[in-house]
Amino acid sequence: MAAPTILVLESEADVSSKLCDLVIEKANSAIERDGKFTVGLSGGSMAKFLCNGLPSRTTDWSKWRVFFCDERHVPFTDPECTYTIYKSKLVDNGGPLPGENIFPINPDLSVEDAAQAYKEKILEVFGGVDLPKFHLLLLGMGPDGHTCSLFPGHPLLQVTKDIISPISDSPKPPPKRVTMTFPMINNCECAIFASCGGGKAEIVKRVLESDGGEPLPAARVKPTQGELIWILDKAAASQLKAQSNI
Ligand SMILES: O=C1O[C@H](COP(=O)(O)O)[C@@H](O)[C@H](O)[C@H]1O
Repeated sequence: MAAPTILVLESEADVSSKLCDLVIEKANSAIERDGKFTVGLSGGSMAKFLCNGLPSRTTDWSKWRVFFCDERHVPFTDPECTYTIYKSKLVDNGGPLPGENIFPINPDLSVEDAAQAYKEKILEVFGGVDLPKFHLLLLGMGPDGHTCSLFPGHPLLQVTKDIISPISDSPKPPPKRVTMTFPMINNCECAIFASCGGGKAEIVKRVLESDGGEPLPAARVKPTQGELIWILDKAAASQLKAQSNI
C-alpha cells in the first residue's frame, strides 16, 4: 500500500466540504466505470460531516448502494441507530437517495443472526464474490483508536476470513453491534478517515506517526491495493510532525 494522503484543513466545515467533494468524485467515477457506486458509511462524527453537504450534490443517486461499516444493534427508533440518522437526511422528506439503495442491519434478529444476514445481503448485492471490494469506505476513529466497531485489543482484530462480525462486548455503548472486519475493509478501493478537534490530536499522532508497538485498529486500515486518505482539521493534526503531505 502507498503512504496515506493526509489533508489538513483549517476548520471542521472545510473538512466536511472536502470530504463531500471527494465522495462525489469517487461516486461519479465509479458509476461511469462500473455502473454503480458501493459505499460503506460510519456513524458518529462521520454522519455529521456528510449529512449536510451530500444531499445537494450532483450524482446519480439511483446507482448508489449504501451499506454501513458498522452499526449499533438497536431499534431504528433509537437515537444511536446510524441508519436512521442517514435515512432522515438522505432519504426521508424528498431526500435524493432511493430508500431501497440503503441497506440497514435487521435489529429484530439476534446480533449474531443480524451479522450473518448482513453478510448475505452484501454478498448478494456484490453478485456472489467471496470478498467484496467496496469503491469507498468512510471511516471514523474514536479517541481510543477504534474504527468501525473494532476496538483496541479485541479478538475481532484477528479475524482473517469473515467479512462481517457481530460484537456483544463493545467497550463503547451500546455493547451489541455489527461490524465490517479487516479482510473486507482492506480490500476496498479507497478508505477515507475524517477526524476533527483537539480531542483527537493525540490519537491521530499515535495512528499516523506510530513509534512501534501493537497497531491500533485505525492504524490497521491499509487497503492492500487501494488508496487511504485522512482528512483532518488543524486541531486534530496539531501534534503531527508533518502537517500535510499534499
Ligand atoms: O462508535 C462509533 O465510533 C466511531 C468513531 O466515532 P466519532 O464520533 O469519534 O468519529 C464511528 O466511526 C463508528 O461508526 C461508531 O459506531
